[in-house]
Amino acid sequence: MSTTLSGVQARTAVAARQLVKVYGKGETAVRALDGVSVDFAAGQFTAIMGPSGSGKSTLMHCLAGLDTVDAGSVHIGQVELTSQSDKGLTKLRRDRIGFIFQSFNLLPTLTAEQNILLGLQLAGRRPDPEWLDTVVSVTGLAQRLGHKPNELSGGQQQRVACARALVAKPDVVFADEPTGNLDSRSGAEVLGFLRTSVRELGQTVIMVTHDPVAASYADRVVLLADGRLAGEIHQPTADSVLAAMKNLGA
Ligand SMILES: Nc1ncnc2c1ncn2[C@@H]1O[C@H](COP(=O)(O)OP(=O)(O)OP(=O)(O)O)[C@@H](O)[C@H]1O
Repeated sequence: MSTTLSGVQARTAVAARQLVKVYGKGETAVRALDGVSVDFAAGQFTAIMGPSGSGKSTLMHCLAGLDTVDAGSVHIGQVELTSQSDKGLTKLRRDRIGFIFQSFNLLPTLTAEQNILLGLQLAGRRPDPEWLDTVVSVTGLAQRLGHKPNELSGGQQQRVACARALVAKPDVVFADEPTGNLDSRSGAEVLGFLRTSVRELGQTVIMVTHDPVAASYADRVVLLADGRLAGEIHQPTADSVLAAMKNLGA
């Protein structure tokens, strides 16, 4: 199944304009984001990279409505985030955004299947059985659905978290260092799955990573330095990302 038609790819899933985020006040204030404008195309896998402290996590949190901005705007589809109430933001995150974190964040007492479906249940939505089958089969979890997180490897737990993020058909999945706690083989599996979700299921994925190899799975790398955009790489390789990071002094 291929839904990544060129028309879909041209659509903008997430757009940030002139984002400013300042932590603290007065002499100790830090401009974590200093006028960032960037678009993320639908049906694309984008990695956000940059030296430590360059603003990657801050940008992701502001794009996902997990943190407020001091100036600028963020659109997810047609919805402008910064004008939303707390209630509106909670609903938007629940209905339109999927999250994958470094530390899988699964509930230990629930099975893999229950973890995958929990968000939908809390939202009072029924899973689409066909889509659930697709997500379970693409993540390779069919034989593991009845297992609790402590009966699964780290890679399998992160694949459960990926399935949980995808099952609600979100407009965009934000992944924050998704391979940070995994060995390289499990990390490659999770990255391979994220790439498949983009290429074959038409998902939009935005990932923060430190790792040039992880970034090479993306269609595009957006580089940050000192809270500003510092370039981008299309069809990145680990070598081209490493060279760009070295140029930024990372
Ligand atoms: N809650 C906070 N309070 C004060 N300063 C903060 C806060 N969060 C981040 N910062 C500062 O904002 C800047 C950007 O931080 P951010 O975590 O976004 O960078 P990063 O690129 O994700 O870094 P890393 O790669 O080390 O995770 C840094 O100078 C950081 O110290």
